[in-house]
Amino acid sequence: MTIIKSALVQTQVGVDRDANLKNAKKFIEEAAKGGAKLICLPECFNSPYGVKFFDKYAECVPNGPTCEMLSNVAKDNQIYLVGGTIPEIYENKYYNTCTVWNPCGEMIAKYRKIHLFDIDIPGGITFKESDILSPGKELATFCIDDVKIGLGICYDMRFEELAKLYRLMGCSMIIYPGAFNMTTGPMHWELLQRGRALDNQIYVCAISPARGTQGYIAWGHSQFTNPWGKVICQADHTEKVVHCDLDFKECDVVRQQIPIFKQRRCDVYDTINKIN
Ligand SMILES: O=C(O)CCC(=O)C(=O)O
Repeated sequence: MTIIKSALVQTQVGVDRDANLKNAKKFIEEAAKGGAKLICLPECFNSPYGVKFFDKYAECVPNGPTCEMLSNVAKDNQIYLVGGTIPEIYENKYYNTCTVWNPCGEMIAKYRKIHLFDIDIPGGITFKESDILSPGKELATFCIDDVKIGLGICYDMRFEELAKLYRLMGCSMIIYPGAFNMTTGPMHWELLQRGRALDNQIYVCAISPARGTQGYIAWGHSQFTNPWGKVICQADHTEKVVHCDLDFKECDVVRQQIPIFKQRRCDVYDTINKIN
């Protein structure tokens, strides 16, 4: 398969989990009706985003109500579904976790956010996920036919090492459910995705919640970027579905014309990689 009909679902998220799930389901069905075979949801699509909410909304994976909805909707609509992220509880620890479902409703990948969002920009944003969350330790990929796809979550997109590992594992795309904010969103959201795509000659997509008016205000602007580093589709900040047909032949074209992965000087970088 070279073309995957894909859609990003940028939903509004509120405090009522059932309402969030109902709303996400409605938009997934709309995206599937529009022909999408791969549909992706935002970070924390079932709960408000914030350290004070994670324990209250945490669920077991895959045996909680959110995973049940994701599995059913993937099966009923015969789609691959990247289930954004949800707060997960596992052995008394909390994680920010992404699950992926196939058209039979089976969970085919699970990824726990590796790089936790701890930043402090005075007058801008202060956030400390590590106050409550534990970091994941494992990369996760899944395949749609012969296309291999890697997973990251939001702040993870700042770490080029993770993206490079996925490329070296054979990925042609990385999907990042995310929820940038009104300080770093305008500065870095688009730029980081273009950087990861260009460096690794892969598609990158990132899916944000729609911008609300209370609590954590998400930047929105869910985005597809192609392996040339060009933004090929971007939402505004409102609730919507963004469709895009991704042609994976484009990865081969850019890799052949600009063969940086054959030109890497690992003999030189070896030393640099050891500096912490
Ligand atoms: O990196 C940023 O600026 C935002 C990251 C973020 O919001 C997150 O990891 O959830």
